[in-house]
Amino acid sequence: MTELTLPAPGKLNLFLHIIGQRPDGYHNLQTVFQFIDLCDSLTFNLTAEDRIVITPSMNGIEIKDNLIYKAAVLLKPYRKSQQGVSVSIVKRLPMGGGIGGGSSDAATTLLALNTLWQCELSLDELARLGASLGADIPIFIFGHAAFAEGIGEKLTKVAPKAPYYLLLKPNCSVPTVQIFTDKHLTRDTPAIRISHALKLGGHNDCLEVVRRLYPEVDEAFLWLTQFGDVKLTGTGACLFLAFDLIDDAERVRASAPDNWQTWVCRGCNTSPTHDVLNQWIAQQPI
Ligand SMILES: C[C@@](CO)(OP(=O)(O)O)[C@H](O)COP(=O)(O)OP(=O)(O)OC[C@H]1O[C@@H](n2ccc(N)nc2=O)[C@H](O)[C@@H]1O
Ligand SMILES: Nc1ncnc2c1ncn2[C@@H]1O[C@H](COP(=O)(O)OP(=O)(O)O)[C@@H](O)[C@H]1O
Repeated sequence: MTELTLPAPGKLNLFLHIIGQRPDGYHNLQTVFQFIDLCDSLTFNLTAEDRIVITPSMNGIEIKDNLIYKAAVLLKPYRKSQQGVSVSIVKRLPMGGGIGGGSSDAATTLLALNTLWQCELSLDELARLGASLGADIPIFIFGHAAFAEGIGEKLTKVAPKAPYYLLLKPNCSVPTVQIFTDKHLTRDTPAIRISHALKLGGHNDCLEVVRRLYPEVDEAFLWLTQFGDVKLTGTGACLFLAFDLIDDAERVRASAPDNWQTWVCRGCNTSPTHDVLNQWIAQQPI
């Protein structure tokens, strides 16, 4: 039986500028995406029966709402056979954290099934399919750290410094839509050039709104500020802080109050999904 296990990494928005709003309500962004080596793990097994099965079930998510299921359904018309798939998942990425776990699971599913079902779609075609499920999916299909524009689909490769990060999730989840519909959100940050972004970075326009709506984020932000330049990823709730040395990151982590989930991870400019998939493809008999 054909089995493929792939990681689905989280992402950080090193900064996130909102430069306008489209007539359909979506916001035009400028952001730099970088992956982290904190990953979900997805194992795919093809099945004779034409069904999509996901185990274990995820807290509060019906199978038809699971982005893994939705991604598999999107690819079905391109299959070369009528085989189904069984997906087992080890979930490590917190939900509603702004690190894109659901989007990454969906992108990993598209990449895995494109290979296992021999759909032969290009990365651009997969990214377009993925974008119909979520604005964050194309970056995980692209597979390289990127300066992103539009709603996150216009991607230009970049290679920012890849430090260690202390990642902290306050005791709350932030729905993306709540932040994007807040009337206090700054939506008119002037557009910058990529060279400016790489040299000077930027800020996150969602930070002030998220701190005001979620006192848990505000409290964690103020605590972390004593150790450096704290950033919010996406629309939150996760905060992160960069360190050159892993020991320094671990020291701050060890002093964090127990009610916050914390991780020390490393920034990656290439996606671990693509690294592992390419190795797997290279090992298959011709
Ligand atoms: C803000 C970002 C930055 O990376 O990340 P997260 O904090 O969600 O991880 C993303 O653009 C989020 O992408 P994603 O989480 O896939 O969002 P989607 O499901 O496409 O959209 C959820 C809702 O957010 C709003 N939305 C999303 C993206 C965008 N550029 N403008 C928007 O206004 C829309 O109201 C949409 O209905
Ligand atoms: N496989 C999945 N993993 C995580 N979340 C999922 C998944 N499928 C659907 N979802 C839904 O997507 C929402 C956003 O998830 P996620 O991408 O992890 O957060 P964020 O967009 O804040 O980074 C979750 O709250 C959940 O309801």
